[in-house]
Amino acid sequence: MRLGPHLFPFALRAAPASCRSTLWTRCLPILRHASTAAAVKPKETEAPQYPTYDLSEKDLTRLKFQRNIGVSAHIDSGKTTLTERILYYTGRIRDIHEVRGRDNVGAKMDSMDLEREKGITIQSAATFCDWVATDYEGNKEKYAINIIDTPGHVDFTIEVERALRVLDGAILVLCAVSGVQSQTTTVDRQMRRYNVPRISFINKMDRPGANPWRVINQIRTKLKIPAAAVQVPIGVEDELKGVVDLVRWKAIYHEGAKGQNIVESDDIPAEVLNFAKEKRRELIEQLAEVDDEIGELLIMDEDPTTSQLAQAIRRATVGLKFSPVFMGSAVKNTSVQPLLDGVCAYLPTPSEAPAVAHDTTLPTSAPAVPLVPAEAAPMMALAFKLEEGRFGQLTYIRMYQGSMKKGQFIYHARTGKKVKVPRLVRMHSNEMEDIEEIGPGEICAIFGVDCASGDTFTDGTHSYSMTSMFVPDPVISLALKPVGQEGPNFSRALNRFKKEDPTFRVHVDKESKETIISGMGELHLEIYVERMRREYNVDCTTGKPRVAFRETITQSADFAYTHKKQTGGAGQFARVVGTVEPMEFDEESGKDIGFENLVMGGNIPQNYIPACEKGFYEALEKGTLSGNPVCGARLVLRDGAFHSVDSSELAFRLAIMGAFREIYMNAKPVILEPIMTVEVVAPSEFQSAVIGGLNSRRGTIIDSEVREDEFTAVAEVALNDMFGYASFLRGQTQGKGEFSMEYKKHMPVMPDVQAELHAAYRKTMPQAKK
Ligand SMILES: Nc1nc2c(ncn2[C@@H]2O[C@H](COP(=O)(O)OP(=O)(O)OP(=O)(O)O)[C@@H](O)[C@H]2O)c(=O)[nH]1
Repeated sequence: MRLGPHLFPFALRAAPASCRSTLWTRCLPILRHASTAAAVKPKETEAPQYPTYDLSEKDLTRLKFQRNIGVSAHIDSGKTTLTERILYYTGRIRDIHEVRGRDNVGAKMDSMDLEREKGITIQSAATFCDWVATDYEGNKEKYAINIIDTPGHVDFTIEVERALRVLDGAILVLCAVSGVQSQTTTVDRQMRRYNVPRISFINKMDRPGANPWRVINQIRTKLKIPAAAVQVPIGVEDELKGVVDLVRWKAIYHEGAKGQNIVESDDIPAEVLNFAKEKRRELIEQLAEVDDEIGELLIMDEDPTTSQLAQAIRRATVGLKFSPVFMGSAVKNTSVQPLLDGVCAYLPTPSEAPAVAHDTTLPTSAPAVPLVPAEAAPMMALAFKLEEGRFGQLTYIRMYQGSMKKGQFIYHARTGKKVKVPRLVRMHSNEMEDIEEIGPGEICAIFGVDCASGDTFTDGTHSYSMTSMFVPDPVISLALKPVGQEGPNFSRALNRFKKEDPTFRVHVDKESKETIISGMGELHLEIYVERMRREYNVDCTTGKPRVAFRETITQSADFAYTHKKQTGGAGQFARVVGTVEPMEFDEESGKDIGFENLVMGGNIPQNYIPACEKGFYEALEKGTLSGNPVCGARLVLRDGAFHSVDSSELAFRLAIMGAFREIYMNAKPVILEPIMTVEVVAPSEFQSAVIGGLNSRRGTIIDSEVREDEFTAVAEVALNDMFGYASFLRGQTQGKGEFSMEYKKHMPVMPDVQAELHAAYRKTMPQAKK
């Protein structure tokens, strides 16, 4: 029996008939991977038969009306404002409060004081609500929706990463004026990484210059996903009254002080009638590109029925082939309810978003185990977010299979520890609601269970584990020192932040003995320093921010190195022979460093090989050119020698480290620096000043767009040249310009900068190689 394919029929069998083809599409890459692994390694074809679980009638009914969604977008697109409306219309909150509103209450999902003061989202917040959705036939059904509102600033990108890891669908919010912006592209990439289908919402349709059609074009060309409007606006800018639903062919208006009353009409206003017909045609044509049924109807010149159209939109969206586009204005309370109907109509149920686990008793090349959100299946849950609270650690989890009860014992897949679930809650931003039990496909939180972000919990009956989320490397660091004596709160705070946020790193520099914190940007680190002051009463002074330089090698270098210490006491002997060579980033493993053992005939006994590998990774921690970590390198160990008495793991580890240091300069190392994509939006009159400012920072302009009265410039600039840019831009544009930046890649620094960094490192490290 072949490896991969035999595992999938039961997942397909378990799924409702309507989503089998989608499941198949989404499982295909896993299947392909599995069958390749099987083809390459014929010996491993005897994979165990995993028990199969069918979805019961009860499961199917519950899952049909369940949605787990995220709200993600570029900074300030209106995610929190939109979520506030969603919570209001679903009856979750009694009133609407604005982000930075005059009532000083702030939006529900921005519960941290710092978020309310700065008017930005820093942490993702989870909530849930019920929505009675109207379907394409006008029927009403109640849906349970779990929502995670995520930050837009790239400094807090891990929050988006962890949310998208566990969500089944998302609303991608775009600004009707600015369109696809730099972080829209980042969020798009993150959605693709976790195969998250999305519907798009073009917000801020009330703004002067709003142009949804330009934005849709950008979704198609810049994000490269077929998209079409499922609505057209009635009225423009501050005259926006409602939308025409192109699927149900109804005009939808909002009445009441907060747009809470929906009024539907079959009369499409004359001023938009022809335009709406044209856009409905465009929707059908776009769908025909990705859906066979609509494609065939188009060829036969037949108009799809409402039901055919709605089902095709759902199929294509869930199948990650299409994004239906909604539009409205969150702040003006226009067209949020139809978007909620769209969430229920077009985003997947938990059973349509297949998840997989790996059997930890099998090699990593073994096929993945598909998970089925059946209550009868053994429990599997993923911890995706941690928070230290008044009652101990609060762990947000996504249930993938089975159910969990308060008081139940669960197993930590990584450590094998058995723990009791003392308290089970559903989160509503910073408030919580105690519950007794939670079923598959749900999101909840547990108290008092120690674990890390990305850990798996099981019921102990199997050894499956799920993959964690992608964690980007930090790009910036600074030295941190408490004012006065260092008390226990200093390390307590740092330990907590480090545990909660995998992109926040802390280490003590071996030479300077300074505490160094690293993260995703200046704002990221600034927020933690401020939180130390507010939450832990620890005032800190910080050093100048430094970018996270790296080193890499540009050519291969051979080594033949003997580590020998035979003076007094136990001796040490190890000889290693091999090559260090440049390595490209491997998309599949997510790594750009590697170790390969080609030693034959036991010249180095097998039990010393892991020590060699460890020695190599240790040597990579600090390159001798500038003291920064080395990336993009592989060590191939070809030969060596050992001594029956004096050889040890330590001797081989030191031998590899010595060998690496000895030949490092022969591999022609270079220093790399982070290059950022910088996007500036400012009124048109400042265009030349802004471009000049970016050029003076050695930036390369890669895109620019001029709209009615504002422009966007996108440039690639070294992070090292971006310090102080925020106040520089404020000065250049009378405070009217805004910018965002995100990490793009590491590139070699200019030779003079390399020489400078090398000289500075040699001064601090007299033993550094010249
Ligand atoms: N004109 C207009 N302004 C809006 C609309 N929606 C939100 N805003 C404003 O845009 C600003 C940003 O809104 P937020 O809801 O904080 O945006 P966000 O995307 O959650 O922000 P971050 O999470 O910090 O990236 C606020 O000043 C809102 O009042 C809208 O529909 N029209």
